[in-house]
Formats: sequence, C-alpha cells, structure tokens
Amino acid sequence: MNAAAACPIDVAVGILMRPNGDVLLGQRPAGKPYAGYWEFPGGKVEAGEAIFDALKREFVEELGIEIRSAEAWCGVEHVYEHAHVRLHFYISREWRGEPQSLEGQAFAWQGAVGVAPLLPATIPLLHWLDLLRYDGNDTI
Ligand SMILES: Nc1nc2c([nH]c(=O)n2[C@H]2C[C@H](O)[C@@H](COP(=O)(O)OP(=O)(O)OP(=O)(O)O)O2)c(=O)[nH]1
Repeated sequence: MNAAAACPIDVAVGILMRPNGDVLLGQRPAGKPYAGYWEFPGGKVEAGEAIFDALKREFVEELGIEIRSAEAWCGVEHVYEHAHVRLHFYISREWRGEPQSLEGQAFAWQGAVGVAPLLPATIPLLHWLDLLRYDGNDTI
C-alpha cells in the first residue's frame, strides 16, 4: 500500500513561543526520514493516547521540557513518500525548563525563521505564524 492510501498518522507538534515571538525549531536527527530538515518539536501519537498527552511526552523525551499549557492552533494533512501524516499544531507560551538536546538534535530559537530546509508540510505554517506573531491576528 502506498503512503497516500495508508491510514493517516496523527502527529502532535508544539510551537514554543517566547514573549518576544521567537519560536523553537529542531533539526531532525540522523536515521529518521528527512534527517537534517528543520521542524517544530513533536512526534507521533501512540495508540490510545490523547494528542495533548503525546505533545507533553514528546517534549519531555526530546527536550526535557514540561509543557504547562498550550492552545490547539491548526491542523495540516500531508502525504509524504514515507507516510501520510495529520499534524496537530499547538502553541505554548508556558513551559518549564530550558531545551536540552536529548536526542542529539540541534535546535534554534528563531524570530524570522532562517533555518533551512524545513519539512515541506511545515513551510505554510511560517506565514500563518508571522501573521499571528507580528500582525496580532490569530485568525488565519
Ligand atoms: N515533529 C514534527 N513532525 C513533522 C513536522 N512537519 C511534518 O511534516 N512532520 C512529519 C514528519 C514525520 O513524518 C512526522 C513525525 O514523525 P517522527 O518520525 O518525527 O515522530 P517520532 O518522533 O514519534 O519518531 P519515532 O519515535 O517513530 O522515531 O510528522 C513538524 O513541524 N514537526
């Protein structure tokens, strides 16, 4: 079965946003599809797991960060050659801890996002994020 025909995989993705609007991106480690590409941290939702619980788990596992609260923001569906994913983006302005590279990944706080390449499904988000961060408009 090809990825387009496969059942979509739910992925929880978190955008940590500092008071000045900077957001945290991470670089996918070696061994994963699209290694070296930049993304917002997160990962696959496990069977029976709530999406927000998956988000919190992934942030602890990848970055040693405890998300205290987050708002569901938008959803994006994308068919890659390796998987059909349904991405659930959250924005968090309240967390505990400083990001640590627990999976050996690079990460970077960014205002205008300058890291590249980005995962294809994440690219449209940057425009919507700029509207939210810099135009005070949270409807997209
Ligand atoms: N975390 C994250 N994943 C994204 C983004 N954009 C995007 O297309 N994806 C895709 C890439 C992957 O196909 C999928 C995430 O799966 P993953 O393999 O990184 O998840 P995981 O950390 O649970 O990995 P693993 O345990 O299976 O190794 O979502 C994004 O901005 N952040």
